[in-house]
Amino acid sequence: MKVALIQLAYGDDESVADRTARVVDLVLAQEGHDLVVLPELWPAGGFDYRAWDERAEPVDGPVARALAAAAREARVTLHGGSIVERATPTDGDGHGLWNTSLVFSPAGELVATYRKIHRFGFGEGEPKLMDPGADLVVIDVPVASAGPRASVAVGLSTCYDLRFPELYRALLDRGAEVFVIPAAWPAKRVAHWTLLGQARAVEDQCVVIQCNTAGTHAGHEMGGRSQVVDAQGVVLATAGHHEEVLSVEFDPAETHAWRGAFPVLADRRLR
Ligand SMILES: O=C(O)CCC(=O)C(=O)O
Repeated sequence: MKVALIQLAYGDDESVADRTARVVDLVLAQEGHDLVVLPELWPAGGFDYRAWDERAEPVDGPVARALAAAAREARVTLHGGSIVERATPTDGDGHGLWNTSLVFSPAGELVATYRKIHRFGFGEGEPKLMDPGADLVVIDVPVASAGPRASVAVGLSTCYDLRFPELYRALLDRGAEVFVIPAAWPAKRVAHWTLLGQARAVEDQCVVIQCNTAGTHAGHEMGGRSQVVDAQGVVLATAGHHEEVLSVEFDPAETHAWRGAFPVLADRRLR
């Protein structure tokens, strides 16, 4: 399976339209990959709380349409990172905004959405402005290099979710072989990002794909250090601190071989 992680850098001075055009060009350049991944909240700004309401859009809004067209043209499954979703009409009695990941098929169809379950901010930011997601999402992503019918089961989560191992056990129990985690994770705690990604890979025997943000926006320096970790905990690739595209290939069959050779998951006693 060939994956590309677009570790996007942005500051405060780029319009959403300009950033979207730049992202589309980056996605188009990844033709030949099975899966392309973007970071969390790149259109609205991961920490740009004050702009979230104005930049919120539905899951078929302008950013989503641009990403759908890019996925179709590049013929890739595109995890478009996340947007600030405004549901129309508002379903629920909260804020009406969610931190929502969007996944598009190589045909450009929206095949999955995932609303971030654990909101980051300790009473500010997400808990103050957004509603929490409630649904676990695992999707089949086609792997062209492994034959026309081959696919892998990919569990979705977002940024701060990484701190909650029970979520990943639940995704594992729904068949996940790979976890994809877009983020806007700050530089000052990037060591946790690296360590927890490796921990999730080892404890759940899954491949972990972590796509972070770079640059500085809204006064927050982002950590970069996107990584892909295999099911044995081996780091297959790591990005640096700046904007970068990480292209990584791994064999999903190795995950199953490892689970068979070291069947620790069969010894679980608390469920
Ligand atoms: O958990 C952390 O340290 C960072 C989380 C975060 O920035 C987020 O979820 O947006």
